[in-house]
Amino acid sequence: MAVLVTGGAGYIGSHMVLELVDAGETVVVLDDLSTGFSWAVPQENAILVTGDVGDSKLLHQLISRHKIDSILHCAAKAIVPESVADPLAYYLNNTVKSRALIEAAIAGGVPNFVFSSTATVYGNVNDDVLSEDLPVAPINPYGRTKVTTEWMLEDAHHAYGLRYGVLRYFNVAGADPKGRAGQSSPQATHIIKVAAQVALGLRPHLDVFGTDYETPDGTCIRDYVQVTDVARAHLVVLEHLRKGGDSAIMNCGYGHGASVLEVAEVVKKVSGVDFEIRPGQRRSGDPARLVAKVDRLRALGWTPRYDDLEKIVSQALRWERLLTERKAA
Ligand SMILES: NC(=O)c1ccc[n+]([C@@H]2O[C@H](COP(=O)([O-])OP(=O)(O)OC[C@H]3O[C@@H](n4cnc5c(N)ncnc54)[C@H](O)[C@@H]3O)[C@@H](O)[C@H]2O)c1
Ligand SMILES: O=c1ccn([C@@H]2O[C@H](COP(=O)(O)OP(=O)(O)O[C@H]3O[C@H](CO)[C@@H](O)[C@H](O)[C@H]3O)[C@@H](O)[C@H]2O)c(=O)[nH]1
Repeated sequence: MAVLVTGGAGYIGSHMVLELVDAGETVVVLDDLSTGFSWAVPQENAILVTGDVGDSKLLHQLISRHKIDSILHCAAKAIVPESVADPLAYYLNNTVKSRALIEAAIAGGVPNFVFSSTATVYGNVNDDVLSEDLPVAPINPYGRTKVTTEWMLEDAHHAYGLRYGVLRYFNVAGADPKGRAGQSSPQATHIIKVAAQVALGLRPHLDVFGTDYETPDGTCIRDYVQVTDVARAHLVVLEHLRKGGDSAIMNCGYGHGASVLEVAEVVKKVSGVDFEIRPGQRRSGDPARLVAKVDRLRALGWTPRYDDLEKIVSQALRWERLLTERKAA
């Protein structure tokens, strides 16, 4: 029995692989390395297959050869502004290829499927916290590609009995506390990574995308959730499904948010660097506020360990320093 992690060479996927390996699971990673890195997969403990989630033939082979009993589907293109600029690439990679994977899971008799979805599916909602019962209303193509995959899973569950867990992550941040993994993509646009790079002198200043939102300081609010806590949520959901638990959609966040300016202040405090902040225009596709209601996931036994923005920022800074040292070596 083995777990297939798609996108396991990426930021969140590589942390999922570490958690699974630490828990004694046999792990197979399928990744096309478009934004992931082969070195991010601990290949002494996990098998890395370089390939495409849309490659049905390869999927059928992997599922039967490795006796896959669970799929954690993490592979995707995941950058909101990129999805606004090139939506069809996002529908192909995130929706069409997810369909191929779901089909292969059903054909191969894989009973458990966990999907990496996103808070972006909620769109612009005024509620303080977002419940999974809210209607989905994504305001960007990326969010829509994730909703369509959620719907495919729901329909496949009713038609063919596939059991699924959907985890709607909020803003994933930080790095492995043991320093084994982190956000490594040079194209990453994530605020905590970008601010850490500014603090380390790798970028000249921090742009703030929009200061006229209807939030207390005018900047967007997000629920920043630490990446190892997110990875552990998958183990909790997997255990639930393997025990015969019901298919479900669950938020994965902490239930409280921080604004862009608050994040910048924490990065300044933790790094000890007073960098320049430049107020700018809104970025297309950004909802004002995304904060999770997390009762469902907690009810399954998920207990976060790193719910502390200073800790998250210090992990991100440490990882950024490590990447810089590696480049210099
Ligand atoms: N980072 C966040 O804050 C966040 C929040 C919510 C949801 N998510 C979701 O989490 C997942 C992982 O995101 P991430 O931040 O780790 O991004 P990432 O880009 O680091 O990881 C994605 C991985 O998937 C691989 N991949 C992409 N398309 C593929 C394909 N067709 N076939 C095989 N491999 C493919 C990439 O090479 C990469 O390794 C995504 O599904 C994303 O939508 C991320
Ligand atoms: O240099 C920067 C980068 C970001 N932001 C702002 O910071 C907030 C957070 O942005 P970012 O870190 O880019 O994350 P999101 O666009 O919220 O998207 C992330 O979080 C979503 C879940 O909420 C995931 O689905 C996405 O994959 C992931 O990229 C937004 O208001 C941005 O406008 C800035 O002001 N300056």
